[in-house]
Amino acid sequence: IFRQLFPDEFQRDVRKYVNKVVSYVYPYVEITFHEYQPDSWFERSKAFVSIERYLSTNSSNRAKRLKANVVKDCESVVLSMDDYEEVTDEFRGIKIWWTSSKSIPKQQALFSYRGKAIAVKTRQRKLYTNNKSENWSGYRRTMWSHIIFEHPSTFDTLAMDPKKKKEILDDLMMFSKSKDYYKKVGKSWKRGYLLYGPPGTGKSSMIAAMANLLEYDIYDLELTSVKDNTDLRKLLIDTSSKSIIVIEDIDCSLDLTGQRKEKKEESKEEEKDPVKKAEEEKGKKNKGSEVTLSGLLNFIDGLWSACGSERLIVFTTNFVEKLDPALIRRGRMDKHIELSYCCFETFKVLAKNYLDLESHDLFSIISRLLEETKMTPADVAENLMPKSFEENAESCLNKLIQSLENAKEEARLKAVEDARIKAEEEAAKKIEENGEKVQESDAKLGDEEGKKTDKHTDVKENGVITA
Ligand SMILES: Nc1ncnc2c1ncn2[C@@H]1O[C@H](COP(=O)(O)OP(=O)(O)OP(=O)(O)O)[C@@H](O)[C@H]1O
Ligand SMILES: [Mg+2]
Repeated sequence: IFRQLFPDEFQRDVRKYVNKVVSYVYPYVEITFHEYQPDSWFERSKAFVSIERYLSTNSSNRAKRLKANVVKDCESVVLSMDDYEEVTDEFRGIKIWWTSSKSIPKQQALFSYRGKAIAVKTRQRKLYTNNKSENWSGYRRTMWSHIIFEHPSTFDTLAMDPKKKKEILDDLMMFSKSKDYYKKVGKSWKRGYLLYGPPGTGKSSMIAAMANLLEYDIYDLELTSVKDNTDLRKLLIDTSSKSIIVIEDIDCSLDLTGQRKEKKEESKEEEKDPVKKAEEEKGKKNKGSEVTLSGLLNFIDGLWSACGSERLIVFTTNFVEKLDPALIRRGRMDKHIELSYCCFETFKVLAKNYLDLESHDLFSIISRLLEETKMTPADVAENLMPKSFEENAESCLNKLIQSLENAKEEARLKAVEDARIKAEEEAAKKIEENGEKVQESDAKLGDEEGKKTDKHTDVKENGVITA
């Protein structure tokens, strides 16, 4: 009745006043720990889980009704008190009552402007991945699922040529501060990066470092789970600003590279065997995605891509030459970054990170070997990592040298083998060519002789003697 009769503001004032009066006589402080954070519906709060673990020893002795849970990182079952049970505890002379209860979350409270600013500053960043298009309907209609993004990679731990690293760092910082500039030149505030290079050279690590540097969320887009271009657009609209949209291994994601060629070959297609054609179409359907190259191009810089701002789009690939030039032209993929095999500069960063070493006598040998051998930073890092407590920095460096020498020897043997195969192929080709020549000359000879006999027969037939 009170709520119905009096306006909200009045109720608020009364409640504030009542709370104040009560606080004079009520000596307790109440703290609530929510099991789930308001913005993450499938990850339990760390504080809640810790309290649950702490109470499992206390509550299982005293409470009558218990709840059993299997907690992440813990193999055994954790017993905790059931809802509305109460357990008393003492901590440094202070009495504590632990109760657990259920509450249905209210609609998210309206943030004040200041609250929002703080939330943005201290917010935890998220790593999103797209759900399969078919699962978008029904209960929990979400296109993206997320977890808290906690990748330790930073530009300090990223091993690459310092000059190149600085260039990328400057580029990113410039981008994040250029809101007005982008507006002035009439471009939507986004930037595309293409990271290419062999496996294990730090492409994914660089994306994590970018997100950590700029404090952006990551949307890891799995193209094969997207039904068609319309769904791709929907996903784009559902991403937030201050984010990195990543498509890893773009060359493998879909047959985006071949589609242009396919169109050209379409006219020829009619001539194809109908059974073969049907099989191919079935194969295409089984892939489950009808996203086309033009759909993807629109996703990157079509009109829709301008909704929302401050976004990076990053593609990674192991085979840059396989990609359609339209996909990676400047303006779409503004910056092309090659991550390559480990050079000495890269090694130095890894040695500092993995072994705390700035210099060592063995560095000169490693420098020479790295020039002669191709080894990825991932492999170098793996060698530098101590595998037992007995290993020290020097033994790890020696391990790396051994590995490099092995790789060098393998490369040498492979080169010898390749040369042998090539020589054999060439010899076979030559023999074939010679064989053809012999046949040709035989044929010529045969022809001439044939002509002679023909003449002869002609002569005979004509009855004229010329010899
Ligand atoms: N440049 C680098 N700096 C620091 N660590 C690196 C670097 N490159 C590789 N690593 C190490 O190797 C591991 C693999 O690297 P990463 O996943 O970034 O490679 P990638 O280029 O994304 O490979 P792929 O093409 O197979 O996806 C990382 O976890 C990291 O520890
Ligand atoms: Mg990767």
